[in-house]
Amino acid sequence: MTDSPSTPPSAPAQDPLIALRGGLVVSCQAYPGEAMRDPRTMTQVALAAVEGGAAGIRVQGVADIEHVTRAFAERKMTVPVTGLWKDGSDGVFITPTLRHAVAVAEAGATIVAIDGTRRPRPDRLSLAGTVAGLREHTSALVMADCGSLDDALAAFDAGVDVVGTTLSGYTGERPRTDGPDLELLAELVERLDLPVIAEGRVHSPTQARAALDAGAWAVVVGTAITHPTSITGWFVDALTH
Ligand SMILES: CC(=O)N[C@H](C=O)[C@@H](O)[C@H](O)[C@H](O)COP(=O)(O)O
Repeated sequence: MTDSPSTPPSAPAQDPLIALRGGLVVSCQAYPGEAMRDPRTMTQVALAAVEGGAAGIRVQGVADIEHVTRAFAERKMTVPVTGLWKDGSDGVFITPTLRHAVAVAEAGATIVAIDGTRRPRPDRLSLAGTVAGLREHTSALVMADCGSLDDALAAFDAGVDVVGTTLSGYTGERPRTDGPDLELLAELVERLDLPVIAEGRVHSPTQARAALDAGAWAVVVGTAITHPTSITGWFVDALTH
């Protein structure tokens, strides 16, 4: 979607997307067994990211979503929260079923991020059925985490509100680029009349800028801001190789 930033909001439901436009979304996630895997810790990380200028936060798991959204509400902060629920780590694992998606919305997410690939979902619902089911239960927006152009085209047809390049390099359809998949991003921006969010392997401010210049509606950065174990590893590697 390439229309000018002065385009007025078309409907109240789109307001969170307007708030994110041109901005940075910081993904605050710790993985099972990690030291920082605690809703209070992730909430502190999220608050710190907002202090640094994040326009939005992405957070995983019902407990973390509840904790972060409560902290924002207590502080009267209207920062859109994109929520997801990772169940497993193989195949369709990002908010894989309607049940997961409804739980994420009920936990307080403004935008529910779900697997937006064409792979069969564990509950056998189609993506369109999942989106329709979610809309029956909540007013949350739906983000499709996609791994290819064909995924994103199908997600558009399924009625999602926004697509992300989140799964590029993780589903076998696209190479795992060193840095964001700017080629896919540009293709999605060109082909879809929908906001496209750049997500996945954005590891530097220069790469984030390049994603915005390629037409991204917003840029999500996770690991490079909020995952000290990985960042430490990058430095250690540089010192030992
Ligand atoms: C593929 C997958 O499971 N992606 C997840 C989606 O929520 C997260 O593990 C990523 O950290 C997130 O997408 C942000 O990406 P990066 O951490 O590369 O900035």
